Amino acid sequence: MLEELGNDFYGKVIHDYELLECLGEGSFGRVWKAVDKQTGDVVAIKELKKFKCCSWKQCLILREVKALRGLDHPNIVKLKQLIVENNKLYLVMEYKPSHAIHPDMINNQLNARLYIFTN
Ligand SMILES: Nc1ncnc2c1ncn2[C@@H]1O[C@H](COP(=O)(O)OP(=O)(O)OP(=O)(O)O)[C@@H](O)[C@H]1O
Repeated sequence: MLEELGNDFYGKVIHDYELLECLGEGSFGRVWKAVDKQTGDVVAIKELKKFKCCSWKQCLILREVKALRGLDHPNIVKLKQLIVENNKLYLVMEYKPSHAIHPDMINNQLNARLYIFTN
């Protein structure tokens, strides 16, 4: 659904979340800043592209999803909710503004990832 929206996503609602802005795009799909209309909480929602060979059941066991679901650490964004809507999978995550990200993560992503997983 969102793929077709281009910049025309303002005010669109996924489940109970209203989209505010597009934060970026990674290998798995776009990430949106959104607000929970019930609580006012700001979140980041990642819309996962559907892989041709992959059902949503298979997506739920993707390494990223499995890892995030099991993690509870102050330095790692929390996965708050999984939503399947309009035949798409959305990961609702804690929103972390870019200024909250350590500069090493921007300058050297590989080292940052190693740092997270070794400390
Ligand atoms: N929880 C979040 N809070 C705030 N911004 C986020 C959050 N998650 C992702 N973003 C933003 O969305 C962009 C895309 O994130 P995403 O996780 O999809 O890809 P990536 O990690 O940058 O790249 P890749 O998936 O290729 O490794 C990030 O660069 C970041 O700017």
